Amino acid sequence: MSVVVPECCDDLKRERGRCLFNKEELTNILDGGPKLTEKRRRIEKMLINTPELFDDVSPDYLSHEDRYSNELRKATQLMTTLEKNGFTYNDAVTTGTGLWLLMDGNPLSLHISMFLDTIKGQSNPQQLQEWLPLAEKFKIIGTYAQTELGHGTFVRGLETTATYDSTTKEFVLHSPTITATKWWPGALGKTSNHAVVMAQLYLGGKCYGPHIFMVQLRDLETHRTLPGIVVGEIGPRLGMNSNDNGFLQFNHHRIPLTNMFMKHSQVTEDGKYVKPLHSKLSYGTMVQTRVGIVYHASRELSRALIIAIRYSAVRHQSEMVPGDPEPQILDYQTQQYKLLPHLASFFALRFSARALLEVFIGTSAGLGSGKMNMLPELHALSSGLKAVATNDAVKGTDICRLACGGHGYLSSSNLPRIYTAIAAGITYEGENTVLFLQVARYLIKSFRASSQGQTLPFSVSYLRVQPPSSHAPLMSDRGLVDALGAGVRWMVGEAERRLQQLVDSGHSPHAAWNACSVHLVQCADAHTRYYICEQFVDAVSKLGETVSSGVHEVLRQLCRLYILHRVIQTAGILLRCGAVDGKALTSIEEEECHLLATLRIQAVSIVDAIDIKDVFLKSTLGAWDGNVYQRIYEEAQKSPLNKSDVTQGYYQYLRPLMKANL
Ligand SMILES: CCCCCCCCCC/C=C\CCCCCCCC(=O)SCCNC(=O)CCNC(=O)[C@H](O)C(C)(C)COP(=O)(O)OP(=O)(O)OC[C@H]1O[C@@H](n2cnc3c(N)ncnc32)[C@H](O)[C@@H]1OP(=O)(O)O
Ligand SMILES: Cc1cc2nc3c(=O)[nH]c(=O)nc-3n(C[C@H](O)[C@H](O)[C@H](O)COP(=O)(O)OP(=O)(O)OC[C@H]3O[C@@H](n4cnc5c(N)ncnc54)[C@H](O)[C@@H]3O)c2cc1C
Repeated sequence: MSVVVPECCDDLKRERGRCLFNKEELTNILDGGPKLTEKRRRIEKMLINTPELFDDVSPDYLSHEDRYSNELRKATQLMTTLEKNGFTYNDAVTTGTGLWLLMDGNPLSLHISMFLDTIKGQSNPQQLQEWLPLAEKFKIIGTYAQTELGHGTFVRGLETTATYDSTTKEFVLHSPTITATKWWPGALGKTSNHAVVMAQLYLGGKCYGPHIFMVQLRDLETHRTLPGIVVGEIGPRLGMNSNDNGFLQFNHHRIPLTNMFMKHSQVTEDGKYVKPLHSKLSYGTMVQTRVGIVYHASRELSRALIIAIRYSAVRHQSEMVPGDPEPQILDYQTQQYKLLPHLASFFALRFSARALLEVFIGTSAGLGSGKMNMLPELHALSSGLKAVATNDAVKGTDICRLACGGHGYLSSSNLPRIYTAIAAGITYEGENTVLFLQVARYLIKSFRASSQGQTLPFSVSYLRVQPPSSHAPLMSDRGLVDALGAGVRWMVGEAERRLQQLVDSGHSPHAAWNACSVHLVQCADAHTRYYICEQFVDAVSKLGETVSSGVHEVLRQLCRLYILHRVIQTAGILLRCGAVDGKALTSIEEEECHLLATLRIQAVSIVDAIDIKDVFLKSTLGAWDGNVYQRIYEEAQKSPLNKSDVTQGYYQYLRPLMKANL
């Protein structure tokens, strides 16, 4: 399939004619540099020239089974195409291209993410040598099986047991109850022949908590389920129905001692336990995936924004001035208010994802040399950013759908599929409220440590009492970010005060925690957003020295919009703690409206610079040429109901009804 860039419609031509910045330069910034843009485009070109990767028929028109088979066909084709052309699966993930082709629930996604990551991050050298080549070459195919019917969040409450039998040097895996059934893992139902399984380790009758085990589920020749294992698919879900999310039960199923992942903790042949350096090291794959999800959420949000902003420039509706031609809906301030703060969020999330990745890489390097001290901060940052990124991507994507009116509800807009795929991100890999409560724990601990004079890690250092010096002017970017920081400090201080008050009045610390948890979640959300603002301001100010003035100006405007919007959202807190007053808020609101109008002028060019091709957008509303109505019409013709003028349903039901004497 070769891509011919079509002439665009007059509206989009005019929009693009107003661009005052170098689009390619902005594209490079978003990709992480010109080399990465070039690499992404090479991958895209290769994929575009592989017609088997594209659907002839929309998955919406396929049966449940055909939908799965079709996605599996494309997933395997994708892997072989990448391999043959010298790219890794990771290349397709990090550029987003692979995801965009397969985001109806790619049945190999768990294999190339959490299964491979667990092998890499949790194996001892022998295990790595044995399993990694097999998994990388798809000789074994696996998933990450942790969640059970009864427990997803509370990992310590999992019921699957792995009991060591020193006489045979084996673990016996067992699901003692219905609620112990593994439930949800992607690709578990029919695709995987292996799984990394989280189970409670029992040695000599004592439970040592959740540990990870490599378990073969199916025969490698026949693909039949092995004895002692029951496995199947869990049925239709809100979205991503081309995946085979599965269930799994063990009936006293035996695996060798060497199948416990032993990088961090070990069991000796005679059944002795060797503790890890940190009790949560076995949760490493989850942390790594949360980092990936921040990128993933920002990418999905960007697809929705490209669709909605291009459509808003093509769609004309109503009269702004009686008798005048119908304006582009993007000219309505309310439409700008719906879309442009989310455009700013996309940039904010992209820069924060990059900062988080650096923390992850630094912490991982530290762990390699036995340094555990950065782990709590990484856990808090990755939890908070995963939660904010997915919450905002879901909200933003739905706003994009709403901003497209009725046509946004069409499957062919692709907005429903983007929405249902990213909506799962709020729940999977740590439900967001639960993750925010983890962040809150870290905030309260840090706040208390600071009160005792201890030095705080970088991401929470602003929680210590701010010296009344070196304040930037309030209305500058820095000044407003400082005000947001003061707001979070006040909120955390208030949470700590309420917790203490409850404990002093006789509540247990746990009861006090629950009684304050709404406020604690708000603290965690506000802290994470403060961190995002900081990263955005830092990134834009660093780029200022290296980029052209046009690009810098656009980034500065987006950053400003993000901060102003955040200040307005937090107005109640900021007023209560005295960080801003009513007068400042009024001028911030006015500035936001002014900025919306400024950014509107180049909005189409900004989303063009995100550089996602039509074949990856898959949207009748968002295509480069803006030929919206023709595309919608042509897509409707593909409905199977349009194959004949009169359907079977007419003869079977409608006609008898019309003929009946009612
Ligand atoms: C080319 C084709 C495309 C391919 C696509 C690939 C895509 C890759 C990119 C990704 C994009 C999208 C697709 C992703 C697909 C993902 C599918 C989803 C998979 C899953 O959902 S897997 C299951 C995930 N499950 C969870 O996340 C469970 C959540 N629960 C927990 O993590 C924990 O139980 C907990 C809630 C954190 C609580 O833990 P626990 O009860 O054990 O601990 P305590 O509360 O008692 O806390 C003790 C102490 O430890 C701290 N702590 C907890 N966790 C960690 C940690 N991970 N690291 C460090 N410290 C931790 C906790 O804070 C406490 O500290 P304190 O005592 O306060 O000091
Ligand atoms: C599409 C999809 C794919 C998935 N893929 C996988 C996979 O590949 N592998 C895998 O192992 N799992 C997978 N999961 C499971 C997922 O990780 C869990 O659903 C998730 O961790 C949430 O757990 P839960 O379902 O038990 O929700 P629950 O914990 O039961 O949450 C229900 C409600 O209770 C609240 N709640 C729970 N605990 C607390 C608390 N301590 N404090 C306050 N509120 C609380 C939550 O906030 C939420 O509102 C997947 C899930 C989905 C939807």
